[in-house]
Amino acid sequence: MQGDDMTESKLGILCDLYSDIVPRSQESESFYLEILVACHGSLNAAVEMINESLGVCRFPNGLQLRKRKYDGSEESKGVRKIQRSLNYFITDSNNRIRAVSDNSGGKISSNPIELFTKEDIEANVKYITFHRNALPEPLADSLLQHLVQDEDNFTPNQFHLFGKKCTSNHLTKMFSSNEDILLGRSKIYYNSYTRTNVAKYDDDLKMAQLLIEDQVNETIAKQDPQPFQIRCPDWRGDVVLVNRYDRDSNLDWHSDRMTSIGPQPIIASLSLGCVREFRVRRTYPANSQVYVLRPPHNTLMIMHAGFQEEYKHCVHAGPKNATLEQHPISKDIRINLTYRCYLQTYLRNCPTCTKCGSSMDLRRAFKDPKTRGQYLWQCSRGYKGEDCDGVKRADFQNECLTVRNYKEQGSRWLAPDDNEARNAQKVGT
Ligand SMILES: O=C(O)CCC(=O)C(=O)O
Ligand SMILES: [Fe+2]
Repeated sequence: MQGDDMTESKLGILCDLYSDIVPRSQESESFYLEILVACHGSLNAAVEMINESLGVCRFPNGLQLRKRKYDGSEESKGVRKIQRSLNYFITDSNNRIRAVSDNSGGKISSNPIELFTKEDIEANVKYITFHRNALPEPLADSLLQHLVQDEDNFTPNQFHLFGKKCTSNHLTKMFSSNEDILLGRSKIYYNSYTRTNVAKYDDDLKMAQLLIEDQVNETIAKQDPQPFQIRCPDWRGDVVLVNRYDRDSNLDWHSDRMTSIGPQPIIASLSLGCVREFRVRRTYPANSQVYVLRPPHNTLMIMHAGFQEEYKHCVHAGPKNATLEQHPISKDIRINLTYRCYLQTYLRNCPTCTKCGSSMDLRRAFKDPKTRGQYLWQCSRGYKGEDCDGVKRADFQNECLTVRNYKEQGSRWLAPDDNEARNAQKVGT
């Protein structure tokens, strides 16, 4: 084959390989050409770069790829540059999901916007960082294998919706390496229920804990801390809730409860196996933009301080009978490990309701801009649909975690970009 023909055929291969994500056009072809030139004509290297950028693992027939990792090298900087440029070509042919590059002027679109790259995710969703290839590959694969095979004590979650008791359609199991929790000396309180049956970390989980703790602590050390968050190096991953989804299961919109993990919690979420849509949106206004993320196998998403206060998230229920891209180890099963750092102050000093003696849940007011930002303890019976409206203002500087008298000012936090609440409350920026 002549040089030009060879380039043409490589271009054709690239166009075909990604045609469902990047629609074929003159522009996308010339962009692939740029990538090929940057890779000195190597189809193998071009495919690796594009795979990395799009978070997919595809290869043309007969081509073997090795796994790459961002490592700060020139080559890996190239991937970042390509990520930025690729976004301009990505649209969804059914217009169901739009690429962020289509979202001119930052207006709210009624269609969810898909975010493909680390750069786009971190630029559009505040308080999230996205880390591909979080664990060494053999460890991620082994964790997935074990958790898919583990049949013991994976149970549906119980929760309440509009006062009605509901059961999740996905399964969960809690693990810990903390002796107090394993022996029941510290109670884990999750979704207003005490979580018994906490299993002990095996060697893989223990290794993952250490690596994820390092990753989270290193990441938070580089950021300006929020007022109530845990600081580096104190974030711990000694408790994990494992979520298991099959093709028919999902998780509805929610923010994680702060009751035992405190305000502005940092939650690390590791995705393994089959890729599912993880959706996020601001808690307010009601029509806030929905973004779609698709964390591939072995991706760590760190939900930083402020995320639970300002955003909701869900694992989207795809259309019935939709075909999911099968993962080589887990087929259509997705495993998610959600690490929450439980805090002794909150485990021990959680207030009880003065009206009925029940436990209380920590919440942050957000609906009314006049009171948005105030942290409150609310009677958990209310959440369960029972009749108690007990409420206390939270004060995190105080041993009891509450103000002495409801009229006193308690702890509060407004997001730096929340001008609506600042105006309503006439507070400075
Ligand atoms: O599976 C996921 O990615 C999310 C899990 C989650 O949101 C939770 O456990 O609270
Ligand atoms: Fe969650």
